Amino acid sequence: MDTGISFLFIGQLPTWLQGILLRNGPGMHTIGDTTYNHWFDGLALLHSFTFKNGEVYYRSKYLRSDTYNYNVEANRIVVSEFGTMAYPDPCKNIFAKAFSYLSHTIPEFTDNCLINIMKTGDDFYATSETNFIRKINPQTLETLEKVDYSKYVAVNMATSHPHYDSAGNILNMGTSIVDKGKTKYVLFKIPPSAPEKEEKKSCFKHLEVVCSIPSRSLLHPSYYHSFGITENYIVFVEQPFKLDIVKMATAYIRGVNWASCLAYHKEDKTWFHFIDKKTKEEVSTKFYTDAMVFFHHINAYEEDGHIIFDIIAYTDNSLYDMFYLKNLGKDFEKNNKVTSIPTCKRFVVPLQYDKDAEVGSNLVTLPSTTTAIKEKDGSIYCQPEILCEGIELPRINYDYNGKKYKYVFATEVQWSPVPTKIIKFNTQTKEMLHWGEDHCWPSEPIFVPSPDAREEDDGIVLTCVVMSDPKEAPFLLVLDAKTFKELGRAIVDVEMHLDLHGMFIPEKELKTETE
Ligand SMILES: CC1=C(/C=C/C(C)=C/C=C/C(C)=C/C=O)C(C)(C)CCC1
Ligand SMILES: [Fe+2]
Repeated sequence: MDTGISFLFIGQLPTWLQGILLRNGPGMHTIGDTTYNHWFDGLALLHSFTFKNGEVYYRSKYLRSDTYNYNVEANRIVVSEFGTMAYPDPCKNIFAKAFSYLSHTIPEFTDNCLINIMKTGDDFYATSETNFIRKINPQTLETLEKVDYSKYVAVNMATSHPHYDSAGNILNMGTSIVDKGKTKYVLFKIPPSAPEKEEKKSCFKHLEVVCSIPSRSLLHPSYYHSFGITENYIVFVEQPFKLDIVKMATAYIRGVNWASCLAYHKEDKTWFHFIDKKTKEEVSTKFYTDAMVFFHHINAYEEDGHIIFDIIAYTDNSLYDMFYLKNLGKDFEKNNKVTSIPTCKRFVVPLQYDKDAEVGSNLVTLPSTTTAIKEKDGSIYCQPEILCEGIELPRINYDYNGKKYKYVFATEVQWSPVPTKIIKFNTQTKEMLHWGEDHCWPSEPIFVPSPDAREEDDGIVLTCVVMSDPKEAPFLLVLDAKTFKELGRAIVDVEMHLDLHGMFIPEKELKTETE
């Protein structure tokens, strides 16, 4: 089978590194004479680096979504995306037919799955935040069937950042809008495989709802991009960055994009929800913090009756505005300064606290500068500790997900939307290691543990580096995760796009080729 284009690796690749680094992101922003408004609208472009016997192979392919095919066929944008409303949108016929109930006015969304990669058993999917995911072949990058979550669970959208348990089950969350008069956040579990005897095997048919959390507001559910898990709990943060359902239901006729249906209510609070995985019940205490906007959870864990969780938060929603293509023009590094720097915040929430504690007392008993103040009505107001600033696209050693951990690998974003460095941050000592070179725009760094790993950072870090100067060739960079020193790089003399998220698939997790 064709493995892609081979490139020379300069340096020393660990011999155990065998498998595929598979990444996703927006790749095509212009179709015919039409251009999307927002960077998150671009047609999904998958790319992969295959590591085989010391060699590195590169390939890339557009996701052949229905959206891609409709657009290419029409030679213009005909399907609406996050920042671009398109006319006529073939998906919207369904919308026009079903205008009778508010619950039916949420139109069919795009299947342009450009954000991340998800694994179910032996299968891989490109994901976004709508109700659709697209199966892909991780070796050839071919597009396979479309899966509609809403056929299996009542959700209108689901996150692109699912979690996995040690048995390989997927845990994900989605929002169910005005269904049977209620808007809720639904937590669901997908097993890695379907029973052997089943004819048309689909793990989605075996999807199970774990529980649902009612939205505080019927017509203004929170927007969320990720959630957290610990050994015993699911951590869901209901932020005051919200979808406006009436605006969404009328967006098409008003000629505005989906992005304009999102609003930050800075006068509101941010509510924390903790769901016990065993009982599937929510912890009844009301925990909250000040208004904020955030996208990525880093990790969460339990310690001495507390839940500790780390997220990257903002003081406004300028992140989404920054990625309008008009703001990402030629001199964007100079012209497009962020108004809110990404801040890595740690919340320490006491689940088991002294019920007789006085109003006004801090219930955090761990050594920490965070606070959780008991209020008159029994709710608890939490204030975080700032771990560091200027990082985004965080990754961890996933073997430590839900557990006490030390290391975050992330991109460094200072005063520009495009990262110029990657970092390794020790959440305990606050030490930070950097990697950066002139003209380099590195992608989300992915940690791959070595097979004989004993410590959390025994392994390597992979990142794709795009050059700000188009005359220079991009490369795949391999760093030693412990020292953050370069082990080597494969210079790939191709046009490479800036991407979002991805995963490393070890060789042993790849289906053996039968074709
Ligand atoms: C199309 C569409 C959506 C798409 C959202 C996207 C594409 C978000 C991407 C977020 C990223 C990449 C964040 C990074 O931190 C919504 C608003 C869910 C709902 C309406 C239809
Ligand atoms: Fe993300």
